[in-house]
Amino acid sequence: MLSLITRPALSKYRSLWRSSQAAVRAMSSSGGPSPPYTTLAVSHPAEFVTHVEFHRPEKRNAMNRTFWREMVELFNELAVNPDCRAVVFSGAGEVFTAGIDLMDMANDVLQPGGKDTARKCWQLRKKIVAYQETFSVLERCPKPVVVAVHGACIGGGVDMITACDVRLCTQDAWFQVKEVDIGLAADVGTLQRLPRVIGSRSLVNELALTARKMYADEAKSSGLVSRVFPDKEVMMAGAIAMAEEMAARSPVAVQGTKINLLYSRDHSVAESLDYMATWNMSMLQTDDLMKSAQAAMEKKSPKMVVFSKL
Ligand SMILES: CC/C=C\C=C\CC(=O)SCCNC(=O)CCNC(=O)[C@H](O)C(C)(C)COP(=O)(O)OP(=O)(O)OC[C@H]1O[C@@H](n2cnc3c(N)ncnc32)[C@H](O)[C@@H]1OP(=O)(O)O
Repeated sequence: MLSLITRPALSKYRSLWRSSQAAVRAMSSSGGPSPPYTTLAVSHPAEFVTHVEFHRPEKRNAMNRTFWREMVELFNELAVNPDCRAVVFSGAGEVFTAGIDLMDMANDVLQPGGKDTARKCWQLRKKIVAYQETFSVLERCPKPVVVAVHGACIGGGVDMITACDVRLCTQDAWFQVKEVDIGLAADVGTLQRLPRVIGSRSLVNELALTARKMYADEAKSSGLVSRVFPDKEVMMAGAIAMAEEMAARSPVAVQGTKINLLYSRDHSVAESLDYMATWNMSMLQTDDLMKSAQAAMEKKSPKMVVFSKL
């Protein structure tokens, strides 16, 4: 798969990763989760880029209750933080994620409180909606989220990555819609978002109904990921470089693009054009437009333009 990126690009990615790793280390004293979070390490490898690392490597990044809660807290903050213009999400350790924490799940989802069936159902519904929110915040965050997957991405991991804007993976990555294997229909996003990510409905049905593993090459050819990297080091450098490209452009333009792409996914072309016209009747009045256009006329990179915080 080395053929996917050229050798000069490979060495550029490697050196980028080394310098960004130094930045990550400098910002994160423990190398582990960043207080107040206990499952997430947050760092700033480049200007306006936030790196969020799922950090429970000893449990293969299994999604425990703390993770489900902390994701909502963090991404609601990043959504309004003007110093964040793009996010990279990855997993620490051997694999991206082992999906839901099966030990925690037993305590939480399998024993709903409530005196009778109606009350138990009501409690359980509230919990499922709260679990869904953990990944919906990624989609609703106006800043683009680039997710970088290595090794296993199981169950809740697939729910999660389908809510991200760009999916990258390593050659050793594999993806599994595992839920039917543990006796449930996936309920936090895969069944709703995966058919909108992968063109083939037949492939989605096959993956979700059989829980078979899908490896990197098929993930690429089916459109689940847009790039495959030879290893995690190179992937992280590529992910951060991509996020830097996004973060260097007008935040009005980039965030407006994400919001309108999402809108058009769920609406007709006519509705989406109408929404777009209403959106841009205000956003075209930004200073960023003139600054960017002038830079283009002068054959300068948008990276040379300073945009006000949004
Ligand atoms: C409302 C519902 C919302 C969401 C629902 C989502 C559904 C799902 O996510 S279904 C998917 C459930 N996950 C699994 O079935 C995966 C189980 N794990 C594995 O298959 C493997 O651990 C592995 C990810 C392939 C990694 O294998 P390996 O590298 O050999 O590590 P292990 O020795 O197996 O595990 C190390 C350590 O991690 C613990 N662990 C791993 N996965 C989970 C998990 N899903 N939940 C809880 N804990 C997990 C494992 O027990 C080990 O812990 P020790 O304390 O060291 O024993």
